[in-house]
Amino acid sequence: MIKEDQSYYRFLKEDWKKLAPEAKLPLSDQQLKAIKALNDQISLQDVQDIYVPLVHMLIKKFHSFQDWQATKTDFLQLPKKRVPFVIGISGSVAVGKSTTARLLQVLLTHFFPQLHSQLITTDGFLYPNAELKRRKILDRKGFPESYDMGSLLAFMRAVKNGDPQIKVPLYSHQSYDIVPDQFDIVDNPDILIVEGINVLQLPSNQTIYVSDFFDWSIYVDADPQLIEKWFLERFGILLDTAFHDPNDYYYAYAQWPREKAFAEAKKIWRAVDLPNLDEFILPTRSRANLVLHKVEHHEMDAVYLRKY
Ligand SMILES: Nc1ncnc2c1ncn2[C@@H]1O[C@H](COP(=O)(O)OP(=O)(O)O)[C@@H](O)[C@H]1O
Ligand SMILES: CC(C)(COP(=O)(O)O)[C@@H](O)C(=O)NCCC(=O)O
Repeated sequence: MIKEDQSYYRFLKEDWKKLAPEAKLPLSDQQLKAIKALNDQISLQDVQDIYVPLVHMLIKKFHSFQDWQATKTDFLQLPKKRVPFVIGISGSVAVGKSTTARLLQVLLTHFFPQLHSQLITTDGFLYPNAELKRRKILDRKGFPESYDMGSLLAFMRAVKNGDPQIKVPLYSHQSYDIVPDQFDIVDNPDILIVEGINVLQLPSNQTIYVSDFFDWSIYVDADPQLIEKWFLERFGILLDTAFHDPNDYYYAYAQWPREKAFAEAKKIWRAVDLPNLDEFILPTRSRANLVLHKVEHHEMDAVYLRKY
């Protein structure tokens, strides 16, 4: 049953999955393969029950955005210009933002192949480690002051100005740093997904929110104890990947006894990422248009739609 309070409609999975009857057709083998290639742990039942209706709702919002763009340029006699529809995705470190973002992009491409969508993560706007060290905030990576928010806002402005070929710096979890001289290029797509822990925050020394540029926003939510478990699972994957590569940041940890490495990761979660969640990320949840709530094994149990 759909429940509501002053601020939200709550859809349990059985309510949400009944939406978008036009999306009832099962996903094709090719679509399933693309999703499994993304992450073979993703629940395909959730893809069908949660993400497929979500993508169809987002496309309705996209069409109303396009209608408004056309009405606006017509009424104001402005030159016609394509401007991307921007979706922001926020939530804790390791809650599954980038997996959700990539899944949405795969589904958007499959259901609406004529639309060009792109995806960026705000990790690229972290200061490089050398700069974090210079500012004596290397242990504050992920906190508001560790991002070059001026550059992120300049990027968002360029996106909404319809600029072509905008450069986005890249961050690598493997090197634990910004990748020097490498960029993604955002080229005025129909839809841009912007994913990051900070996308609903008010930058400390700026007057606008990154989310002022969003046409829709999503917060991925879960119990912090579960997120800690997912953080440690991802740490395990990073260790396995690093094992044979001395250039990998996690190589040193990979040489340690497994238990010691995991104890260290737990310390990092408790000293850095959990306080960041409590102090700076969770308080932004109420700013999202939609909250996806996850339980064990990343399964979704409820979707909250904000009323305003
Ligand atoms: N829907 C999902 N099903 C299974 N595993 C997932 C899902 N979403 C995320 N994960 C796993 O959880 C960990 C964190 O996910 P990730 O997308 O990297 O999070 P974030 O971008 O929020 O830091 C990764 O190991 C990822 O593979
Ligand atoms: C780069 C990040 C701030 C962003 O995390 P993401 O949302 O990409 O998981 C985070 O992964 C991070 O490095 N935090 C600092 C402490 C740590 O090593 O986890």
